[in-house]
Amino acid sequence: MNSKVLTVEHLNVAVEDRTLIKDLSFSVNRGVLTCVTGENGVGKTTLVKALLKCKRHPTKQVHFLVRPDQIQYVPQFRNIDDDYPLKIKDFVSLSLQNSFLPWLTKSEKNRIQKVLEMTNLNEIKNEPLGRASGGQKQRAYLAQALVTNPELLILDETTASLDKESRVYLLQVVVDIIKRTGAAVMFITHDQELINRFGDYNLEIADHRGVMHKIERSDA
Ligand SMILES: Nc1ncnc2c1ncn2[C@@H]1O[C@H](COP(=O)(O)OP(=O)(O)OP(=O)(O)O)[C@@H](O)[C@H]1O
Repeated sequence: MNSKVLTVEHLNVAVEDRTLIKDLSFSVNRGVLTCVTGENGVGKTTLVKALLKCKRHPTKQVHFLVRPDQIQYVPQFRNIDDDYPLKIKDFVSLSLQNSFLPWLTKSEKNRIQKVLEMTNLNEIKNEPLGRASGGQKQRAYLAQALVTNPELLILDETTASLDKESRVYLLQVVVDIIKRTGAAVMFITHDQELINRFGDYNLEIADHRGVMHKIERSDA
């Protein structure tokens, strides 16, 4: 199960000629939660953006071992206001809009239903997304990413705006998805409690360097 989905070797990450991270090497395995941590501004999001740029064009430094369409990124911020009218199930299905047919096939509908159940949104799937709570919205973003069956899921501070109970609940959903699907998850976070409780590996960025280490779990 622990086969690699991504290898990074001797990568430098920069913005506008300013080097944020030097000589970074790490790999990401299937079936585990890899946390990406570090102080504000060390370059976590910039790193992920640099990686995603290489998903269709591998370089010597960044090599994905999964297809570009098997990689999903859930960004830190979305503009979903209270009036956003789309039902949760329709929002989740937006990921499939690029498919060949203008309507959903039976297997796509089944897939959406399964993902709504995996993310515990089934009971509110007909509610407008704009009315959902912060935690429910985050689960809808997660569900939208999951519909395409990703092998690698990158979550950028998904839990940052949530209260403690919703943060723990969301991570429980993520860990359950990892167990069921064997996907690899990279999770950018500042939340030490979630890292200790749910993380398998921590890519810690500090002083322009990144070091990966295994996490000793405080709870499972
Ligand atoms: N497009 C850009 N142009 C110029 N500077 C940028 C750009 N994007 C990010 N930066 C700068 O690069 C640095 C790293 O930003 P980044 O968002 O990657 O950090 P981060 O570790 O994800 O921070 P946080 O934990 O606060 O989200 C910051 O100093 C930021 O201001």
